[in-house]
Amino acid sequence: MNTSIEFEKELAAKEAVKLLSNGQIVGLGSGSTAGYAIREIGKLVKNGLKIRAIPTSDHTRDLAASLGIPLVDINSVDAIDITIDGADEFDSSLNLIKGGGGALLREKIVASMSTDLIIMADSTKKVEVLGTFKLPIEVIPFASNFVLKQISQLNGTGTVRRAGTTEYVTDEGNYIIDVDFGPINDPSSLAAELNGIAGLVGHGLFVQMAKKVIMGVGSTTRTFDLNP
Ligand SMILES: O=C(CO)[C@H](O)[C@H](O)COP(=O)(O)O
Repeated sequence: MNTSIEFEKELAAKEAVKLLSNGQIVGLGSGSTAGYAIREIGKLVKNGLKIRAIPTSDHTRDLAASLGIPLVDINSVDAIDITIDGADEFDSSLNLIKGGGGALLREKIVASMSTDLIIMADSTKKVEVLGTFKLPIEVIPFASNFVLKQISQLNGTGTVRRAGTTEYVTDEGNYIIDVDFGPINDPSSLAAELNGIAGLVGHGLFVQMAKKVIMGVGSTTRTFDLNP
């Protein structure tokens, strides 16, 4: 574990959690940076913060529950006030690649329901052009070979993610294909192409969804706002 990167994640998480207020419905992201935020929220809840949270993965649900953070069923709410989540890459337009931890489908649903999506990142996540990190794509197992072929027609090279000797399976029972598209110069067009593939249920391109990225850098944080 790189301790300075971990410190940047923790700094970004602590800064993001300052945006929460009483009465909000809060989406809780997944991954190590989100973990720092969830532990911080746990402390605030113990000290009286009144929120209800919607987790984006089983792991996040278990962590939040263990810390006494009140949870609410996503299907019982019409909207989410704020979601705080991590990312694998972000560019200067705040487009993201997410899904390194495999939670991209629920993360995108929660983000889509959120008034504000706040991303927390360490300084390694900022890129000029998305695409060094392979784009995670979630597919129903029945369609995995078909989707691999469709992706190759978009000049992507995909590999089904493994967990030891078998395929990695998401919380929704699907597979992940990690795709190398090279530099993604037009995330919006690629997202539209991917959205049209049958059997592909989600992808990690989050185009113009984040309102803010809070990045830890060294011993401080830097905030990037959408259309500042
Ligand atoms: O999208 C995600 C999980 O699906 C994570 O937010 C992303 O992978 C970043 O993870 P970390 O905070 O551990 O660097």
